[in-house]
Formats: sequence, structure tokens, C-alpha cells
Amino acid sequence: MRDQITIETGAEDRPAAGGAAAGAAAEDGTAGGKADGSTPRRYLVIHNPTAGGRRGRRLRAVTARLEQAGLAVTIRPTGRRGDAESFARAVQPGEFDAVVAAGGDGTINEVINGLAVHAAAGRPMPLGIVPMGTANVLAAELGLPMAAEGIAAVLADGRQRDIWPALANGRVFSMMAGAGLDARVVERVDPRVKRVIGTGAYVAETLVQLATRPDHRYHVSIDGGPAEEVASVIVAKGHFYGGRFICAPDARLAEPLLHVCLFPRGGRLAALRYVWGVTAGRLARFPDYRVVTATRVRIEGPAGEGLFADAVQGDGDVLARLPVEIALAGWRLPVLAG
Ligand SMILES: Nc1ncnc2c1ncn2[C@@H]1O[C@H](COP(=O)(O)OP(=O)(O)OP(=O)(O)O)[C@@H](O)[C@H]1O
Repeated sequence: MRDQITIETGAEDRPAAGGAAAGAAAEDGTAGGKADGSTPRRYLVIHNPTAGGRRGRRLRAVTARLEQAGLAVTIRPTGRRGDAESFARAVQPGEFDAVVAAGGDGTINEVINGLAVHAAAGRPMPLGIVPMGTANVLAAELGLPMAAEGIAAVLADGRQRDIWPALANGRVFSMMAGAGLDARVVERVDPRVKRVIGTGAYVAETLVQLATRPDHRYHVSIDGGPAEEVASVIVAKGHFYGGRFICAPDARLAEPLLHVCLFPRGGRLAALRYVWGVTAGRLARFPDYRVVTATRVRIEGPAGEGLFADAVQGDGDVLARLPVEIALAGWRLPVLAG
């Protein structure tokens, strides 16, 4: 059954769009495909070959298992930033039964932004995930396995769970968005260092930012209320942050609600204390730290003051610039997550 895996090398190799409409999301909660099994389910795998220090072996093991399970897999490698989103957006109704993002949280975020077009139009295309990044926060939040066998089993099983993404100035995020220290770290972290030392690169960049950055203030308005001044803010859709740290313990992907994490105190010492609180799991005990639920958040900040103070990170990449309007996207995305 070797011919059930197609690996594309360039745009000219891509099959024409179209094909039988198998239905993106079957009513039984599994990915589409004919009930009698006569047509193999077709998965498009969008692969970032540069993600996570090139964990290509994991993807090969996953696709081999999907092939054994009788699925038709098309692998479409990205060539540059933005490709993953374009590939996902270009999928035609009925062309594939699911789109699988093989990469880190940045690539998954791009694929979700591409799938947003289908979901918003009422034709949601299920998302699958092969976690291949540094932190893999979304995979952790969904409780996905990290080994090839487990990943393939979840994808082949086809069972779906709905998540409620959110928007930051029109860009979709699934896990979290933030302004302040973490956004600056995301903007400044060196991808080459990340490839070598993994999540340690974020720790190193956080220390650099703490040592060098001036103290910026941000104004956060929740559900149209009065603006509150903070040093940093994270708007969470899931409860994990930056790996397996927890900022918003009650945030759930399956709930259409934003959890706004407010870090009010300014200054380097306070920032260091918050970083320690997050990494040591002590944040909830800080009397000045608050988490507020919301459906709409506006963040204004030191736009134009330089030093990357106006970056807004979403799912671990810079997604927008301040001022930013954050709100629920208003549509659900089915995810192959067992
Ligand atoms: N072929 C490519 N070449 C360069 N950049 C790419 C390519 N494909 C995707 N990207 C971009 O690279 C960025 C990082 O990718 P991704 O998140 O998948 O991997 P990572 O950085 O190793 O993992 P993590 O986000 O978990 O740290 C994303 O923003 C994505 O848009």
C-alpha cells in the first residue's frame, strides 16, 4: 500500500483540488470517509521541515502507521513562513477528510488560521496534530501522545473534539495571546538557539529581557470595562503556558471563554518574581496576581516606543501589534484528539 502516501516536493506536484465530497466532519464524531470503508480517508499533512530541530523521523513513523491503517496521506512540506496557512486555506470541500499540522505551535497556529476560513463558513475541516516543535503546548493541552505510535493511533481513530479559538486583531490563536514580557521574549528569541537548546532558549531570552528592558505599562480593558494598568497580560484559552506551566488553571479549549491573566506590578524585581511564580507553580498564591474571565479584551500599550514593546504573541509567535482587540472567534474547530 506504498502508493497511499504522496509526498509533494513543490507546487507543481500538487493534485488538482476537488474529489468526492466525503464530508469534513461526520456526524458520529469521526473524520469523514465512506462508512463502508471503500474509499480510504484522505489526510493532508502540512509539514514544517524546519520545526523542532528537524524531527522528520517521527513524521515518517506516523505516516507509515497511517498507511498501515489504510489511510491515504498526502504530505505537503512548507518552504517558508506563511505556506502552512495558505495550504490549509486552499483545501477544497471534499478534497481531504482532515488537515494534519506536523510542526511546532507556530505551524499549527498557521494551519488553524488557514482552516479558519472553512470553519467560519460552516464547513469545518478537522485538524490533526503531529507535535514536532519545542514546547508543543497545544498537543499537551489536548493530552496528545508524543510517540509516533500514539499519535498515529489518535489520527487513524479519527475521533474529534471541538475547541473554541480566539482572535487577536483578526488573527486566530488557540492557546494563548500576550503582551509584555512574554511577547518580547517570543519576538527576540533566536530560532537557531532554540534549535540547539530547546525551551532553554526562552529562559535565556527572558533573563536578557529582564536585564535590559525598560519598564513598560499596558492598559487592559475587559469586556468594555475601565482600563487597568499592568506590566504584563496573558489571555489564555488553555491552562498550559510555555510548555507545562500553568497561568490560568481553569481555562479550557472546549469552553468559549477567555481567561485574562493580569500581572500588575512593574519593575525588574516584580517581573523576576512573576517568572519564578510561573515556573515554580506559585502564581496562584500571589495576592497581586489575578485571572479574570471575559469574552472581549482590549490591550493598549507603548506603541512606537521601540524595543519591541508593542508585540502581541499568539501561540508562541508574534501575531499582532498593539493596540490589540482579542475576542472569541465565534466558531468551533474540530480536532482529532481521541
Ligand atoms: N519551511 C519553513 N521555513 C521557515 N519557517 C517556517 C517554515 N515552515 C513554517 N515556518 C515558520 O516557522 C515558525 C516556527 O515553526 P514551528 O513552530 O513549527 O517550529 P518550532 O519553532 O521548532 O517549534 P515551537 O514553535 O514549538 O518552538 C512558524 O512561525 C512557522 O510559520
